[in-house]
Amino acid sequence: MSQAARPFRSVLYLPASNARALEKARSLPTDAIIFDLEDAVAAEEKDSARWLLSSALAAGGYGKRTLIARINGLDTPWGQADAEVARDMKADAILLPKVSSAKDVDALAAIIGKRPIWAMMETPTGILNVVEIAAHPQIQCLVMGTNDLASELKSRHRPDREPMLASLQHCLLAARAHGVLAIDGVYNAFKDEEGLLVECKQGRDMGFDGKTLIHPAQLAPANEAFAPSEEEIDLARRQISAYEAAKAAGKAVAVVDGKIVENLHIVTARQALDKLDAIAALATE
Ligand SMILES: CC(C)(COP(=O)(O)OP(=O)(O)OC[C@H]1O[C@@H](n2cnc3c(N)ncnc32)[C@H](O)[C@@H]1OP(=O)(O)O)[C@@H](O)C(=O)NCCC(=O)NCCSC(=O)C[C@H](O)C(=O)O
Ligand SMILES: [Mg+2]
Repeated sequence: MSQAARPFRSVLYLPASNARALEKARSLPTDAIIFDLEDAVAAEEKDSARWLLSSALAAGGYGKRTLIARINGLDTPWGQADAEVARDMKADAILLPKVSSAKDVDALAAIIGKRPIWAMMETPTGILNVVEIAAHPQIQCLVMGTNDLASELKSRHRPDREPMLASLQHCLLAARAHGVLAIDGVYNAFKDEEGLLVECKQGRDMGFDGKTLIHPAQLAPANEAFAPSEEEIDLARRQISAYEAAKAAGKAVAVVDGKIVENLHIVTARQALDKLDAIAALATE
């Protein structure tokens, strides 16, 4: 499946040191998996986690889910070895944490060659430089690291995420300007389904493609929030059919439910139907 045809509603982190989680993820309804070698893995397990992950990916069994390996930063004791091993892993992309500038992406590319790169946006410098980062030819996706960012900004976690909004929107602008994916940050209270759903809907309404998650219990709310709803699909089909009828009658616009429908609305309507197809395709092995 091409990246354009893939859904990214749910992007689940799992510690690459956790053999049980590596196995469990093969059957979880997640659109993508980030296998973490960075913050979720203790220093004494960094080397073994790298090899555990390589073996799990070589063994396969993750279906059509998009698979991403998050390495340690190249300025850490583990980053270089992670990158060298990740270069040969059966992953779709390599995720670099705490990216500050396009030069950081170049440094990783010098080790891994032309492989796709995802970038964590989680430092003030990175957020300020996000335009050049998103423009890098190997960048496929920006992932918001809202925990690290809140810590560096000295801001508080609030249900409305007001302290985070400027950074989220700035990264989203850069992602859309350069045609790359944008995935929202994690919701730490993994037993609070209601709070997660509210935050998923906020991220969806802003324009994010999906949400990063930390626990299997978070998959259903994210999959629901970031999928087109039945009402959206019904409206999309009616808009397309009304617009085609209008065009056949020599008109440039149609009216559906008392609202004008122009070509740009048809683009959005087709995107909703394409997303539905991509979700259905993921479920078929
Ligand atoms: C948060 C957890 C430590 C909780 O783990 P645990 O206590 O084991 O939870 P449960 O007992 O409820 O687990 C039930 C079963 O589900 C499996 N499980 C749990 N989490 C995962 C997972 N992430 N992926 C796959 N499978 C998972 C358990 O093995 C149990 O299975 P079973 O035995 O069959 O019942 C844990 O959820 C966890 O470690 N989560 C991931 C944490 C992580 O990766 N953190 C780093 C990324 S967050 C971040 O850094 C973002 C960014 O950088 C930023 O700055 O914001
Ligand atoms: Mg982080």
